[in-house]
Amino acid sequence: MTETQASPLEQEIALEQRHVDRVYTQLARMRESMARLEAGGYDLAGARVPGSLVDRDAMVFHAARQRQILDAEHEGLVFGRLDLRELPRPRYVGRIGIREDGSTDLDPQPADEVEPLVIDWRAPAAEPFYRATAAHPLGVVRRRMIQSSGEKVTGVEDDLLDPESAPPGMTVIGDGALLAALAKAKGTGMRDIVATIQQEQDVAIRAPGSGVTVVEGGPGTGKTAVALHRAAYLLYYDRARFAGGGVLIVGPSPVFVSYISAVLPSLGEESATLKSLGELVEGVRATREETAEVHAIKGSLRMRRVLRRATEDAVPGQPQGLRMRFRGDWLEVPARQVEQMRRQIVRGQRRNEIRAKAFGAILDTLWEQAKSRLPGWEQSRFDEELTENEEFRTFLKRWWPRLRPIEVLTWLADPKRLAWYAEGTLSRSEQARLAASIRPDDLSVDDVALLDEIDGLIGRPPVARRKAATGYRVLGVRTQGGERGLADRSDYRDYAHVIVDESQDVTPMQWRMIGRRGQVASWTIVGDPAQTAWTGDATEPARARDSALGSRQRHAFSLTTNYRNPAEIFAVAAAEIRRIAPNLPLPKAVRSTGVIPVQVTVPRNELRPTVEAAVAQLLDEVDGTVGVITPEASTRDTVAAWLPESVRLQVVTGLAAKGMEYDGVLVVEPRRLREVSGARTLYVALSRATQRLTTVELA
Ligand SMILES: Nc1ncnc2c1ncn2[C@@H]1O[C@H](COP(=O)(O)OP(=O)(O)OP(=O)(O)O)[C@@H](O)[C@H]1O
Repeated sequence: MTETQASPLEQEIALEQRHVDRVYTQLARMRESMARLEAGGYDLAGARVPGSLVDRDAMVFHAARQRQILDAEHEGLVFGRLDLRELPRPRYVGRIGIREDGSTDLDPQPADEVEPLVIDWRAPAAEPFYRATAAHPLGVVRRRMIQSSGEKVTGVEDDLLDPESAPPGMTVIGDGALLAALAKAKGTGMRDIVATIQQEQDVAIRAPGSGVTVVEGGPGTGKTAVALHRAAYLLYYDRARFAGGGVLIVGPSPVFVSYISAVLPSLGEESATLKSLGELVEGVRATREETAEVHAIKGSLRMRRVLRRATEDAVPGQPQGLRMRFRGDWLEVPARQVEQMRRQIVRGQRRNEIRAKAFGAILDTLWEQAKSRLPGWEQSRFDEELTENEEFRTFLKRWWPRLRPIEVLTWLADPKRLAWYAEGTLSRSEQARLAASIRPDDLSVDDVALLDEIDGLIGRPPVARRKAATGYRVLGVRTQGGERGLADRSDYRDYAHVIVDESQDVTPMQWRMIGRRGQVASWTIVGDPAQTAWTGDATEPARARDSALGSRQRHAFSLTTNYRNPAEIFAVAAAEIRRIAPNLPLPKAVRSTGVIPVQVTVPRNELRPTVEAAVAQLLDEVDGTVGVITPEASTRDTVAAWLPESVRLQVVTGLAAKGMEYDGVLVVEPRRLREVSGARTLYVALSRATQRLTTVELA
């Protein structure tokens, strides 16, 4: 086919293909030269030239980082083009920046004067691609989205923003790149949205990297997408600060974390740490959800007092005093005195950090008894001999053991102990619920924040050092004077930026846990208050959040368009939230499919065949994923057993559906879901589908 016979679309595709080909050719060249550079770095190390190691490290690091970026999956490497009024050549926007001279945006001194082959979407020069509108074209005459499959251009979609400045004959093709992107079937993971970020989202993504950025918006408005693209933006904008200090992204559940885990790598960023609320403490991975009542107790700030009292209590089986023979004489500290000393020493202190002090206090007491019988002795000799005595060591270990947070948490399962800790703080029935919910072998997500709180209260023993200038030796532990800060701990990293997704469901105790990890961080907090499942004291979450954030300056953004649900589906979800919040402003669904959601009511004995048939139909109707959302864990397991195994199918509880998205959704027993987790969680469940929604209710 000759160019004259080609349609305008085909001609434009061919035109863009030529540019995209140049980009890929350059990319291939750069890959080769990076591989050579990396190898060169290693050769330099082999040569053992003085100073060469520093050069080698810098060179290898730089080359390796470049190669990692160049090697990333570059589906749709170039996705945008701007024809600007002031620029003779078009400007191309893509996933990474590439220049004809072979430099990328990562190079410290890029050759700025040359218009790059493609600029990184995060660069300031790319901003008009996302921000320009017909009312404010920002110098953009035509904005073009380029669709590709691998290296092949498959389509273009144009917006003519400034018709008056358009040169004669400028072709303008199609509309609806966004709608086309939204209608695509979903894979099992979330995808990036670089090609179609909308203006209000872009403003939040590029908000200043300091202080606190708060992004709110209803279901499907792209809050999670914004949070993740913002992480990529911050890493680009100040890599030394954010990659060095680390970016922590906290989501509600492991299912959610796995759902979003591919987005940053697809943007060429691997360095952020993604964790669910049940995984923030090292070595723990909790997924069990508590009932709403227990969640409200364990999440409440009242737990601080309960835990403080627990951490000041005697350990079970504490020795009843000390009585031992030393050099033929009796040494004795009676039970009451032992306990009195313990209480005095422990008050307001982190008990694991002051073991040496406690041991020293006992030694001092015994020395007072013994010294008149040991003429010519120094206390140091007495201390040394006594601390080598097995009986004495056993006493100390039982009196002041090194405690682990899980042990203290376990004490709460004992109703008598708990009654003492919680007196005046929790009601009798709350105490009973709390005690019954402690299962050390099967931790719940809420337990993790309690463990972290306990960890902060009891501290950790100072690291034993062989040679310390000061301090005295007791059982091989040396005190170092001042207390160790929280930042010393391996899992209390001082992140440079903390992103909290689904923030409306972070409990007050969880805010404290996250706050400990972001003491010097800037923050991004995204959420939707209307979707919260919190049934405890309504003022506490904001209070705890504010104290985690301190006086940092806040920047607030709100998102108003629902990109996920067709209008027909969002209408069902909206009706649910309207029951309890009739005046709540809701986002506007951007598209409509004409497909009305299916609502079925059946007697209990028909539940199973109805669910099976509905799921089969959904799997048939959509190309992507199907989510089955049930009221609680027990129904989830029952329903999951009815259904076939499929990578396209996921069965979750209403709470675990937070933040998730499926092409087809079946909500099982919505009324019961509302009873168990509240209307707001049912609202979440009803707003998960991109194409089809079915509900099955019991008659
Ligand atoms: N600008 C956009 N272009 C294309 N897709 C978008 C855009 N913004 C959002 N989306 C898509 O809309 C869906 C919803 O986005 P996301 O999950 O980030 O919303 P959310 O506000 O976090 O939702 P919720 O609060 O309901 O969990 C996702 O599939 C996302 O990829």
